[in-house]
Amino acid sequence: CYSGQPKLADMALFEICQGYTTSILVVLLAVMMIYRWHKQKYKNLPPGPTGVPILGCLPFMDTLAELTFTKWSKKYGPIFTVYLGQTRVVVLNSFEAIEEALINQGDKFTGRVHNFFTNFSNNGHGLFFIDGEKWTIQRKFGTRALAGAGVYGKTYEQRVLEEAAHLIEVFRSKDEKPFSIEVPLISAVANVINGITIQEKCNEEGNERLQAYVMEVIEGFRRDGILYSLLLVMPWCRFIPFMKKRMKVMSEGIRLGNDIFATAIEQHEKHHDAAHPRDLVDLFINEMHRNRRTFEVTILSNSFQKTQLQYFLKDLFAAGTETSTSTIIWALYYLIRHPEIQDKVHREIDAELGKARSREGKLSLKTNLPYTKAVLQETYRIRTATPLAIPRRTREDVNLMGYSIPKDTQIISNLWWVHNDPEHWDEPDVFRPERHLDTNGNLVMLNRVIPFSIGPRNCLGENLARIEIYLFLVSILQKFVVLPNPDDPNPPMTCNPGAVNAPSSYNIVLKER
Ligand code: HEM
Repeated sequence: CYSGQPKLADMALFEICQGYTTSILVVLLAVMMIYRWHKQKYKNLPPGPTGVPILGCLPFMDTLAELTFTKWSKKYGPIFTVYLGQTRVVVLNSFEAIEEALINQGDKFTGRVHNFFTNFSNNGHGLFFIDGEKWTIQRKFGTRALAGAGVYGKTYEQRVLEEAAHLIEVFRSKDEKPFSIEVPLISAVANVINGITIQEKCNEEGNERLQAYVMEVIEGFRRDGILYSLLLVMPWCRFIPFMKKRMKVMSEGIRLGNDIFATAIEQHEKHHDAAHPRDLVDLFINEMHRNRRTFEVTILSNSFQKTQLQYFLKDLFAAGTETSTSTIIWALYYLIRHPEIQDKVHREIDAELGKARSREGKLSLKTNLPYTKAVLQETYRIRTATPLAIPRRTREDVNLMGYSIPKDTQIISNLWWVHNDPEHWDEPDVFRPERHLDTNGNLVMLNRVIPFSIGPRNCLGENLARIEIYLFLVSILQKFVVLPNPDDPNPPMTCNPGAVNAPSSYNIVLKER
């Protein structure tokens, strides 16, 4: 009578299968739900080119990414999505898109990318790669500290003019022979920023380490600029043997910077006088002490730590040297290529300040040189120092010009195109300072010239950079005519690819006026 009963083994098999079927159904359902959620979430992303697996669109890019982005923008519009490696990036390729994101919805776009590379270079400290509350606190401190740059004994203007006077002597020592301006200029620029942060100069005796660091930062930008960009979107590249080697060199540079700034902080602590801050480090130490006295561990007290200061100094140094130096060199290259423009600048300076040695020291920020300022505005435009700014990250889901961009999307602003879009600039390739002057010859600060980016997370050092670049340039042109190397009469207009648009090396001649 038991012959019709299923066997025990069959029953076990049936139950196992039933169990599996249920699990498979649950997994399938979950996959479908995730797929639908994913599709829903990303369905309204801006359109963009399709790439290949793993590398995304990288194989189709020029070494100057701003050119490729501009090409794609013509097909997909002013906002488009592109996969660089597996990183989803939304590119903003018009002034309107950048303004809408970075100003009108500024707070939502103040995030920075966090990944292996940003940890490797900054370890969650400094200013470049932090965000959220820590960034708000540190940015506020930085703004106050740099605005106070004029109260550390000397005004900022005096500091720059002093450095410029020293630089002029270095240039005179070249005896009107061709030389590369890069090293003396970047040392002077580094001295200005280090003067307000740690009060040290790289050309002082005993400061060879600082001088070596200056060179390492420049070399690093030029040699590894493109590798930094790759690591930012494809962190796994670090496992490729060639990258491993480069990263070893990079980490030695980072260590050198950390050592230099750690020593400077130690020295400051020994001679610290809370009532008389000498520089940014002293102000930071005051904050450290103030917050320690509250005996409460808050985000505020946590934010003012020595390691944070070390990286803050490193970021200010990196941000403020290569960018300003490159801008001055580009201006000189353009003036060599356009002697008629240089002649106009000389005439304007002479009319205001007098020529060469006789009336040295009279230059100040109040000096009225609209044409010279227009030359600088035109340099900022035509040779955008950081063509793609520094990538941002959306801090929440965002609606931007009809598209939905999810939280944590990397955002790149193509500042270079804003400055070179022929719809807004007549013959954008032509160096024409007059664009920035009205009919009476007064300077007009056009809102489409945005080399320092815009919105709440724009360049922290914009004011200082503008002052420094202007005073250095006028100091040079007051004393010298800038001429090409007779053996190679055309300065190159090529640049090193990477985060900063740095001009290729070239020997110039400075002839005393
Ligand atoms: C020609 C000179 C310079 C140019 C063109 C320039 C441009 C920029 C740009 C485009 C950004 C990215 C802003 C963004 O995310 O939208 C930036 C960030 C920054 N710059 Fe500059 N910069 C220059 C000089 C300086 C100088 C002299 C300093 C320091 C005194 C400085 C300090 C910084 C810092 C600290 C940041 C990061 C700000 C943050 O993340 O909150 N920059 N700069």
